[in-house]
Parts: sequence; C-alpha cells; structure tokens
Amino acid sequence: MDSQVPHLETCGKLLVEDPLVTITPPPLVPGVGFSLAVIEPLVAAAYTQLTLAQKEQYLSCHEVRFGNEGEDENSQEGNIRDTPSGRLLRILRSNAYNTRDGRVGLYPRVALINHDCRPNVLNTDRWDAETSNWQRIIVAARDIVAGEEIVTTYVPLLADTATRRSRLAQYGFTCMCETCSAASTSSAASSHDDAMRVQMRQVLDMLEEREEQPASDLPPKLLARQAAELATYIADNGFVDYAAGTSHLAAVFAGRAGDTDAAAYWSAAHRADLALAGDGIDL
Ligand SMILES: C[S@@+](CC[C@H](N)C(=O)[O-])C[C@H]1O[C@@H](n2cnc3c(N)ncnc32)[C@H](O)[C@@H]1O
Repeated sequence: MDSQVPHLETCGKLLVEDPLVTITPPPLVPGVGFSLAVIEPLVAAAYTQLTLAQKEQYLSCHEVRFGNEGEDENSQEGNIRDTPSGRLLRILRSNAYNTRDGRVGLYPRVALINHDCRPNVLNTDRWDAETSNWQRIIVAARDIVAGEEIVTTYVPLLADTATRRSRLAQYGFTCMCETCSAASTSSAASSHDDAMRVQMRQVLDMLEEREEQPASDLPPKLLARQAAELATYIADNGFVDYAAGTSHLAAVFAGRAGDTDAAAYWSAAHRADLALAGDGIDL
C-alpha cells in the first residue's frame, strides 16, 4: 500500500475536469445507435482545433478495437476504418461521456478510471458557467483507503450480471469485478444480488411513472413504503448515481401518504445526496 496516497473520505471531491473535445452527434438511429460515419468527420474537425499537447493527451486515451475491425469491411462490430480519423473515433467510442445538453465529450483524466459494478465514486457532471462547459466531477461516495483503486460504473447498475456484462461488451471486456466474479460461482448471495438489482429497477420505474401520473390502484402508504425501501437499498449499496433520484421519490411518496416525519427525513437525505456532487445540482 502506498503511504503517500491519502485516505479519502466520503464527499471528497477527487477530480473536476473540462472536456478536451465535445461534438454534437447526429440523431440516434433506433436499435443501431449513433452513425459512426457521420461522427467521424466531426471528431476529426474537433481534433484539428487542439494544441499539440492536447492532441497528445487525446491520443494517450485507451482505444478499444474489436476483432478484425478496420481490416475487414464486412466486420459486424463497429467496423471503424483503420485510418487516423478512425483511430480518433475509436478513442472517442471507448471513453466518451454524454453531456446533459445532448453532446458527447472526451475527458482524458476521467477516462483513466476503470469500471466496477460496485463503484466507490459518484461520477457526474456540472455546468460551469465560466468555461461554458459540462465538467465531469468525481466524488468519493464512501471512504476509500490508501492504495484502493478508484472505480466508477460505465453502465446502469440496477440490472443483473448478464445485462451489465452485455452492455459492457462495447468497451471490449468481460467484467470480472468482485460482484461479477461472484456471479460466475452462482452462489445464493450473488443470485440474490442480481434479483434485488432487477426488482429495484422495476420499483424505480413504477414509482417514476406514478410520480408523473398519480394512479389510485395502489394505496399511498404502500407506495411510500416501496419508495423508502428503494431509497434505503440504494443508500445501503452505495449506488450513488441513483441516490438523489430515489431519496426524492421517497420524500414525495411519504408526503402523499401524509407521513410528515418520513417526508422530512427523506427531504434531508435528498439535500445531502445533491450536496455530494456540490452546488446542489439535481441529478
Ligand atoms: C475508459 S478506459 C479506462 C482506463 C484504461 N484502463 C486505461 O488504462 O486507459 C476503458 C477500458 O479500460 C478497461 N477496463 C475498464 N474497466 C475494466 C474492468 N473492470 N475489467 C477489465 N478491463 C477494464 C477496458 O479495456 C476498457 O475498454
């Protein structure tokens, strides 16, 4: 363990980064994704605007290449050509984040962070009026001991192992984090973990729908209990990407059920979840 690396406490802001490059992608093609052929010249044009040092930073980012991609025109997996702009596009595909205004950005330092299905940081974004950029912010979601790897998630975590792995395939690896490795053993604990993630996703979808369009088919007290269970599950598991949203739902449904104590409790939890990313931004 490296004694020079400090022990990081929950809420510690680890990294704030401006995008090196952003592009506005064409509209998503349903079932296909973004058209790589349209994005390639956009990336190449953005790259030419960079300084030499920035270009080096861009090219230092990890590049995922699938099988014989670039060599075989009939390859089914992305098939980005083996050209300089093809390489730029592959780097963007391997590391980019969507910004909240519909753009796609490359953040080279954030891009160094590996994936884990139980991450230890919140990885979010914030509008920076000074630079007119969506900055990415990395915040410790729990205490992190010196020498422990900082890990984020590349995919939604309220999904079972097979679903998470299939979404991670676009990054060119099979996740073997502790959670996924346990799933390979088909242990009861891991089956339970998978089942809970899926069940909580269903509860989240149901509550989000009912928040928008209240329906009278379920009693308010039952909805409040389910929202509180969901928010507690998210907090207990450290799935901070979902924390602000689920504490908000727990406060809303407690209020609708007339439980003022619970509404106050979850409102305070919601404020704390927002504060984790700083500036009270809504996740
Ligand atoms: C955004 S980059 C992360 C930084 C990269 N490891 C590097 O050294 O620059 C994503 C790539 O890192 C690797 N990676 C990230 N998380 C991983 C994991 N849990 N298991 C195996 N490979 C992983 C994969 O090659 C993936 O395409």
